[in-house]
Amino acid sequence: MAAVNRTSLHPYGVVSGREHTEIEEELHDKANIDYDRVAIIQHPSVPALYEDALVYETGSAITSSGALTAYSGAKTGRSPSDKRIVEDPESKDEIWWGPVNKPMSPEVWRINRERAIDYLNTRNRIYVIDGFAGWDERYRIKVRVVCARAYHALFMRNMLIRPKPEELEHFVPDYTIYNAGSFPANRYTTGMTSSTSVAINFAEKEMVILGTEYAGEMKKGIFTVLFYEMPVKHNVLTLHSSANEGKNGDVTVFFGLSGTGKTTLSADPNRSLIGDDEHCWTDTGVFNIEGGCYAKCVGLSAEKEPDIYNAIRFGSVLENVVFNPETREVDYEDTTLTENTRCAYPIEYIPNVKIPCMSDNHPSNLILLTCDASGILPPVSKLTSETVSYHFISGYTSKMAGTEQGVTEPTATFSACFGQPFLALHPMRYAKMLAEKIKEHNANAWLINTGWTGQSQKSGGKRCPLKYTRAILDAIHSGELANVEYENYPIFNLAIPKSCPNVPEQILNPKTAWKEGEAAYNQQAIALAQKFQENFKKYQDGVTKEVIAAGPQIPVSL
Ligand SMILES: Nc1ncnc2c1ncn2[C@@H]1O[C@H](COP(=O)(O)OP(=O)(O)O)[C@@H](O)[C@H]1O
Ligand SMILES: C=C(OP(=O)(O)O)C(=O)O
Repeated sequence: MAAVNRTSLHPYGVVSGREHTEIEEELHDKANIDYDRVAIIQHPSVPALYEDALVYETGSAITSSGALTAYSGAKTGRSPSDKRIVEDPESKDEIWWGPVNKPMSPEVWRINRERAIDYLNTRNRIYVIDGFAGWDERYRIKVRVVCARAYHALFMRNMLIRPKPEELEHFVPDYTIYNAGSFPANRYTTGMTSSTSVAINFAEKEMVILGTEYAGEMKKGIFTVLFYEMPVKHNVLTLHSSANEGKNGDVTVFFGLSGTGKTTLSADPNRSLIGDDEHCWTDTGVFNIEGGCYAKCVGLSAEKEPDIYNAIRFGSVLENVVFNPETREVDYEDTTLTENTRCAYPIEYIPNVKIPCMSDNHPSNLILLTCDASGILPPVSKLTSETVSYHFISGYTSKMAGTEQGVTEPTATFSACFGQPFLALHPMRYAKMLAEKIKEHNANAWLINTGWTGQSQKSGGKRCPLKYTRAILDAIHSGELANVEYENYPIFNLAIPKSCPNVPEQILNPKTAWKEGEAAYNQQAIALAQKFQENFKKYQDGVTKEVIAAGPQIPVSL
């Protein structure tokens, strides 16, 4: 069909009634996308996405290391209070309804979805990225992202597993994300408490984003889908964890809420990276869900974290960082736009990555990463099968500044399974599966405090130096730490090592390292123990008395 009305501004003119691609047909049929007016850019290359971001998106630039940097606008962290799950008869009785998963009616879903599509139809160009979630072909889901911003397209191109060219032909998605984040939700629609809406529909297998351009919503949305689909449909356990593998094939998984060190600690020159954030534990081993990493960049340096620093190059997407206007060098100390500065890069940008990102071995070490702002928890403790259940269910840690909207300083929280914002089912469902797997595969478990220790954050303490946390991990992996002498850490019922290679002995026990004297220590330790006990009340009916007894106990003498 010949084009008409060609001008120098619109050299391709108007082509009416042309044939459409499979993707165009699908978007037109399923979502009413106006395929004759909107240019649907399918599977764009990295340079093409750079060009579009630079031309059309204010705040974009190429940094001196070659990364694309983008600005996400007012929202620079997740918006948990605006997350909704659409009620449907099949998933209704499975979902853990409450503060994390708030219901949205199918009617409101349709209104929001229509609003997102109407917005996408006003654009001159929209992007389609197809990719897989899950490296294990038995369980992977096919994801399509339809979005208005080139930066979002490049982000998901990095974060999903990139299909081979032949796999992109006739790609029929299982789940589709419509990201219209530059356009607000209507605040007067029933159930909307702000102009942001992040909604997942398990029945329709779709996700709709309005009113937030923070790219992390997309990857964490798919994560919630897997927190639902994997246990419910396949009896596979979904984990908010990173994972790596030693030279002998031994696997370590690191659980932890955002900012606790999953990405940093799993990038280890002596071990191959399996993934930095989202995994599943199957009957044969573990697999990564993603094709990329999403690292926190605040304070990043080539000396402390060379692998991550060097991964920030052509093809990577930096988010909300500040750069020098002349040199385009990024200042990773600058938190003017947010504390939650980020970079998303394809996983193969980390030198010693394991491709495919999965292992046929079951984890031999489970690390529960907590970032304790109170300074009470020891840098490392060895857990029994009961203490690991207790701490996994409790999920005591801090929310780090910036990751969620409104959190401006480390804030103590109990985040069940160290990933409460992403859980679809009740935490006990995951906890039971984990306990069974630990028992079956005899995994060792450790609690590592990457946060403050020996003094609280509020009273001016410091986070445990990264080099010591790395030394602790080295000693776990070499087997040395399992063989040293242990002592009981009072109140908390934890076994702490008396020594650890390359770590000063005095920091291993926060009680003896405490800077403000024993009375102050006791007061704060008791306060924290009480918080644990209070939080655990809601889970105690679902666990054995041994698990309850594994938690903090306050001696009557105190
Ligand atoms: N002892 C420590 N262990 C791990 N990370 C630390 C430590 N001290 C400070 N950090 C910093 O904390 C942040 C951890 O972020 P990241 O690894 O991206 O967390 P996650 O992947 O769990 O969201 C990084 O900025 C890292 O430099
Ligand atoms: C991206 C997030 O976390 P993480 O650092 O665990 O990837 C998040 O919590 O939004």
